[in-house]
Amino acid sequence: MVFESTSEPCDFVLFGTNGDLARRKLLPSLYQLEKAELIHPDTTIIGVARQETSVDDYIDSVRDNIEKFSGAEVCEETWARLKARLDYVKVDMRDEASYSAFKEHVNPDRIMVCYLATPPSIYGDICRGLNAAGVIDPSVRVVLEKPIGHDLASSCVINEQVAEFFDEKQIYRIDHYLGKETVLNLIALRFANSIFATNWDHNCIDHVQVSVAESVGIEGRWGYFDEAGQMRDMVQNHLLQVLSLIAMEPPTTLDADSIRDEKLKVLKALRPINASNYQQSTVRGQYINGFVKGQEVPGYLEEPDANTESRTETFVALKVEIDNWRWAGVPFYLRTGKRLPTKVSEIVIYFKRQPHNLFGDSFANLPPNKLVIRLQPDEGVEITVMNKVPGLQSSGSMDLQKSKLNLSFSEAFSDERIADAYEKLLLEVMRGNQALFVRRDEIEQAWKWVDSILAAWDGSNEPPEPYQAGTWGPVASIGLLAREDRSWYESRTTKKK
Ligand SMILES: NC(=O)C1=CN([C@@H]2O[C@H](COP(=O)(O)OP(=O)(O)OC[C@H]3O[C@@H](n4cnc5c(N)ncnc54)[C@H](OP(=O)(O)O)[C@@H]3O)[C@@H](O)[C@H]2O)C=CC1
Ligand SMILES: O=C1O[C@H](COP(=O)(O)O)[C@@H](O)[C@H](O)[C@H]1O
Repeated sequence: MVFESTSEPCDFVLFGTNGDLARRKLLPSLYQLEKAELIHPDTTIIGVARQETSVDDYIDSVRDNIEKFSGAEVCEETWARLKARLDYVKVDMRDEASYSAFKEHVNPDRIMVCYLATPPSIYGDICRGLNAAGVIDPSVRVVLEKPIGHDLASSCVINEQVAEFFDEKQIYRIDHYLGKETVLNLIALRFANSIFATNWDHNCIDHVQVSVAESVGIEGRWGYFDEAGQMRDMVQNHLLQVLSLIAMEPPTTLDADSIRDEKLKVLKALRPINASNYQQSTVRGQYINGFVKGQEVPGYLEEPDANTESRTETFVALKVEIDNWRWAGVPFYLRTGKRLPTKVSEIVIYFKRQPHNLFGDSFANLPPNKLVIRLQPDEGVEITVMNKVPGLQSSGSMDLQKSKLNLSFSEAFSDERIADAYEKLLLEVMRGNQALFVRRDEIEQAWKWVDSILAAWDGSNEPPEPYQAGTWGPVASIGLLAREDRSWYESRTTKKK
């Protein structure tokens, strides 16, 4: 991957620096950017939290986190450079008065990037605190973590609180899927290759599948997850962003608003799912105990801190239709869940069958071509094609075989390390490029569509369907496709060798 270093120095302020996200993802990503010499030499990194800690103790804790979460031995040269940038300031983020100390740590002549790795419920407090300290000007950038709200109404409230102090051009809403190499590659694949660009519509495509499977459960996050559920945690953001990139019209340029305008049009064209049609178009499940990769795991209602009455969904499958010219009659099937057999995210584009069969009875049902885009793991792109088996068959006939054209990123780009999504996104914020961040109208449109499904589910009073941990979700998820004579793609990561 080719990265340019940031051209201007900044004060990078990490609110919530002792939290899970900061420790597991953000600090290790800053370390990787440092290692790659991509951070401007004069940039400072300021951790903000409410603990009384000396800068030296903070620095030690950052090193511990990097050692624990970056998966390799710390390079001392890199660490020495990163360490020299680090600073810490104690702020009670709900208390405006405590921001006066903060002001002393930032340089008014530099761009300030404020990364809010805190609960969204305090985004408004942080903005007010920064304002009270007099540090907001048009050069300040603010990075917001997901989920922005719980529904459309609460999302609008949070967006308004931030908009009181920051223009949309200053706001970077994270959806970490947009920083994944393979998600970014969707734009290249679609618009740099005429073979796909010209075959990407209802004339050529039968249907599309997007699967984002996780083998983990809720990882001790019951409090957060039970309020959210898989629909709010994964579909409202990551899956709808991926869907928008697959379905959007070509943007005029690669600039932020060209891409975001096109994604928004897709979100606006999603056919509503509501009380009248949710039974045909949605499946929701909740895992019960089972085995994942041979390990016995508890059911969702047996997780630590569980409310045993919870009806929160841990699995969602949807049939989504896009009401526009390009996609008329092409269903997009989405599924995502916790405690599935393996961690794998894939997009599968099923092309239409050939209109006429030249190959006789033994190939009466010529299989359609498939384009499989492996988002993670084993990142790559694969196309299945029919091929002649070499040989001297009798004249007038041909033996065919399904074969694969496979591009594996780890083989094709063996010299390149695939960066974590957060590395890319942190760098883009420092560069001031909003293209990989979600605009307010996209978030709100996505909530509008999702709210309607959630309301239909709530109104039905039906519980989610149980599925055994370690399986691909409730049987009804198979039925969602089977009734249209289709089936879910069986990922090669789970196929028996
Ligand atoms: N963790 C993850 O994998 C992901 C997280 N996110 C999002 O990132 C954000 C942070 O999540 P996560 O790190 O898990 O949450 P945590 O609860 O682990 O961290 C939040 C941090 O904010 C601090 N904080 C909260 N209130 C205050 C306050 N009044 N004053 C000062 N500090 C305060 C907490 O401080 P203290 O330690 O003192 O309580 C804590 O360090 C959330 O919006 C979450 O939804 C998004 C995707 C994935
Ligand atoms: O945002 C979230 O994403 C993770 C899955 O991310 P991935 O990069 O590992 O695919 C999910 O586990 C978590 O619940 C959700 O909040």
